[in-house]
Amino acid sequence: MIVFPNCKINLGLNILKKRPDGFHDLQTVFYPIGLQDALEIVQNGQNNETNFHLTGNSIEGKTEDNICLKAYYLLKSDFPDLPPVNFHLHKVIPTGAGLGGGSSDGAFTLLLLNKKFNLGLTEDQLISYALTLGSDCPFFIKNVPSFATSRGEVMKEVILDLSSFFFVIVNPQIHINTGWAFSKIKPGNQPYSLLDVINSPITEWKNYITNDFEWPVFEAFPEVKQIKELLYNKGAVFASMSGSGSTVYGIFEKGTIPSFSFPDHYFLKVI
Ligand SMILES: C[C@@](CO)(OP(=O)(O)O)[C@H](O)COP(=O)(O)OP(=O)(O)OC[C@H]1O[C@@H](n2ccc(N)nc2=O)[C@H](O)[C@@H]1O
Ligand SMILES: Nc1ncnc2c1ncn2[C@@H]1O[C@H](COP(=O)(O)OP(=O)(O)O)[C@@H](O)[C@H]1O
Repeated sequence: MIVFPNCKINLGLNILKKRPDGFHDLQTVFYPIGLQDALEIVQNGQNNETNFHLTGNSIEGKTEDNICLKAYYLLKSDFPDLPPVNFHLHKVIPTGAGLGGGSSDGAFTLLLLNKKFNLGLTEDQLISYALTLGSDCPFFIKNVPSFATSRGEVMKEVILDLSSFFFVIVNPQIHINTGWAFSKIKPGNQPYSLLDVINSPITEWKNYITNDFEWPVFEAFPEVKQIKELLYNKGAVFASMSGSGSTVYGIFEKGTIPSFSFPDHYFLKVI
């Protein structure tokens, strides 16, 4: 069985409060984007081993720490009869990029195993499993535009159709550690509700919607700031860093996509 885990962008991201458990309460709107990995899981009929094979982009860290394997063993601890499987992940989504690519792989593993082996888990149960894998993971269980609070797992679907726009996704291949990015933030209340602003015309968004991670990341890596400025100079109706960075996206009216000449090592996707 093969699935195609997609990524997300954050339309606004505000860090509201540090919690006693060390995580932060936030508000954001997650929007799914069709830039995808490919993930295949087949039952291992040869022996009793679960194996992981990676192609495409490399992923830092040990294979056993891959979120797909973590998701498998998480379910295996509650479903001991889960058979051994062979994973093949073809990695396309830039990692450590604020696009939630790892989180998506983890969530899709849960969904796929639930379906393939008829585990009978409900959507709410899958969301709870996903939250133990990472704060971004629960979103990918429903995978619809969502206003999210708490760590990102309390979600309310928003009706937001951006299909008449192009997204320009730019990653300068700077890996941002999410924990480091949170440590740079001074949490505080926002003067607006993101849920209200997201329902206003997209041309208004640049006046209100902010990502709190932009200041520390722009300060440490000025070239990320330059990407955002360039996207606005090229005519984006809205541009922002996604998550804790370093990916920056621009939203353009269809028919107005300009040409870009980023350095060769940049990842660039128009979608
Ligand atoms: C910032 C966001 C916004 O969508 O996305 P990314 O930039 O990572 O894509 C997410 O909140 C990231 O979610 P995720 O990447 O799953 O983070 P986790 O693995 O749960 O946590 C990594 C570290 O970030 C910090 N963390 C994360 C989430 C949160 N609400 N509060 C935190 O303080 C903690 O220090 C934690 O140890
Ligand atoms: N399948 C996976 N894909 C990407 N990263 C993974 C995966 N499994 C574990 N990781 C680890 O998670 C880290 C961050 O994941 P990713 O979701 O790409 O970043 P971000 O949270 O910034 O969107 C990576 O640096 C990597 O060490």
